[in-house]
Amino acid sequence: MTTVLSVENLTKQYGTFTAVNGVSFSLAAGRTLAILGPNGAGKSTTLKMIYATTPITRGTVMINGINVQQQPRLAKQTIGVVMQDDLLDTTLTVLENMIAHGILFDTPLQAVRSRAHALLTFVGLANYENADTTDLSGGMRRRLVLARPLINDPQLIILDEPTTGLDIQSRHVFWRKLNILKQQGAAILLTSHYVDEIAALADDVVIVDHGCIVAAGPAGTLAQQLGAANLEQAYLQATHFDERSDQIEQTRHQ
Ligand SMILES: Nc1ncnc2c1ncn2[C@@H]1O[C@H](COP(=O)(O)OP(=O)(O)OP(=O)(O)O)[C@@H](O)[C@H]1O
Repeated sequence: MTTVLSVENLTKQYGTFTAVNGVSFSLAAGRTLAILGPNGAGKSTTLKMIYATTPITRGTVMINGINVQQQPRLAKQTIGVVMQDDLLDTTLTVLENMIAHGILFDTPLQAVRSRAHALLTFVGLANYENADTTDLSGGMRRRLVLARPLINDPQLIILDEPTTGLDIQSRHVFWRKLNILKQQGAAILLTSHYVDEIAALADDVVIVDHGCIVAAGPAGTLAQQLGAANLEQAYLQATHFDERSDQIEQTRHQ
């Protein structure tokens, strides 16, 4: 399997605070890797270093053999990113949002336009091409947010908590689309707080806490590997939930 993403010893410091501490993993084409961790564990910061929106303090990120620190623009040509906020341009229609994103990648306008039509059909928004984004429901906006970064046919799709706030139907539609993209050969890296989402999407899981990897392995066997009943229990165990809940209890009774 071709390695699309390789992360080695990735570290991020904000002043003296270490938000990400020596994280390493790799991701092959046609695979999905999920990063799981408590609030503030360093998941978003890890993603931001990978897609070159925050400087790397130490370590290396290679995307399709391109060093992200040395050639960020070139590396970004092959990435599609879905961030936590949807950041749609509300002054543009649905189709115009797609086209505006596509022309960032130096693709001829005609090609961008036809790809935009195809992608909007793929996410079930073909009938809304001329709608204002403000007229879409939350789930429809999220589907547009998923479609938009696919305009440059990325080999690596990065999603930061992609389904937060979506209804159950929309989440399932979203998962189905992502699994189709994976079958078509995309490598997918995501963060999520939902164990059912990890089960529906991920081949491999990396659990992080306080900026460090505390457990990693195949989604189907990680729990067994850690002696836990299921992935949720494995996660709670790996992030020392019992000690934390005791601390929370003590604070409440002070
Ligand atoms: N620009 C910044 N300056 C200083 N500290 C920051 C900055 N951005 C993030 N941090 C800190 O780095 C740590 C990791 O933050 P990050 O957003 O990566 O966590 P996360 O795992 O994505 O959390 P969540 O699940 O809440 O989204 C946190 O303690 C956060 O306060």
